[in-house]
Amino acid sequence: METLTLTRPDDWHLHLRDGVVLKDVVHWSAARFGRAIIMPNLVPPVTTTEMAGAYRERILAARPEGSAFEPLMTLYLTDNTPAEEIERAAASGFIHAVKLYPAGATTNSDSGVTDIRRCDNALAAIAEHDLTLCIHGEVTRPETDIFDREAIFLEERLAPLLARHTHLRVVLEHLTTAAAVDFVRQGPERLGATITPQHLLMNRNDLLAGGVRPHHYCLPILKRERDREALIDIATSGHPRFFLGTDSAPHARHAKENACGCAGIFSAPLAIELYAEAFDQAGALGRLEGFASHFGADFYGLPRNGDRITLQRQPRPIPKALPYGDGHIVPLRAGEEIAWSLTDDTLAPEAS
Ligand SMILES: NC(=O)N[C@@H](CC(=O)O)C(=O)O
Ligand SMILES: [Zn+2]
Ligand SMILES: [Zn+2]
Repeated sequence: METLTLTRPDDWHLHLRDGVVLKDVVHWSAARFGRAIIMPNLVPPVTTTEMAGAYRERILAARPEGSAFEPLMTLYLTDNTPAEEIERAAASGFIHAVKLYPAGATTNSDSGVTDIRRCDNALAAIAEHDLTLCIHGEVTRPETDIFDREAIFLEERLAPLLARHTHLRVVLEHLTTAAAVDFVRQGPERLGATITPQHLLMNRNDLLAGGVRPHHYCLPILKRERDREALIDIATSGHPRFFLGTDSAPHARHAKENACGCAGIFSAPLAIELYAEAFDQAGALGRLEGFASHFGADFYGLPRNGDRITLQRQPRPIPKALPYGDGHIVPLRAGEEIAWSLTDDTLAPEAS
């Protein structure tokens, strides 16, 4: 049977949530990844170093026994984040990035930034203390077509931001368009980007063809096939500023299968396997290790992981639902198959 051994990968964009569901979510990522950048869009948002430290302790406590999975914490940027808070974050040693959500752009972004120029002091401190600014890159005007929000953000917001802060290290999160690929490729060395498995494997037909598919709904929304192709091309090209970030974003089944369903795709139970499938389809399995295990660590200035994981080309069924607190969650590919498996992976029993 064909196997593929990689330096253990890291996930540079992950939502773990909090409270009773933490232990149902963390173990999936801990089985695959060495570290993950943990998103701060909790309720209330993680706006201080103290809150991030307490959240980190809860994540560490929710790991499976013996796990060395390391949560790399982030701060949630608001209009009012003081430069001193950025200094505290940098001094903590456990906060690696600050997250910019334009207010209203996505799940739990109500406390996000209303105008990036209000954050210039905090942004200067982020650059000075060598943290990374992670960005959800979409404009939020309700009249703007949802399929255009990312591309408009690049010219209208991101280009001026990079010009104003010439030493700021930025990760444009979850790229979805050919325009974003071009923008990052042509951008400075201090600009990196993450790509999710759903945007490598699906296009906007997967949202609507044959019926509305709430479990394929995330933000930024899936785009056209030509955008997906541009993402595959860059991810498999070996370009060191494009790397893995799943954006696995758990929401309970009832919150997704709803007249107003939440945005977010839960991919953690098969995350690295999905990327292996995408790279395999492109005939580029040999490029997976750089994208998944090297480039993100290099960009963040962290050492690469010292251990390895092994995948095998062995189709595995994905359960229709998994336990999530006192309810259930529907993972990506639920009730279908994934072409690759982790050799030492054991799936939790099917919930229903
Ligand atoms: N991607 C999503 O659709 N949802 C994320 C938020 C985000 O990353 O934008 C979530 O927290 O649910
Ligand atoms: Zn986002
Ligand atoms: Zn996210």
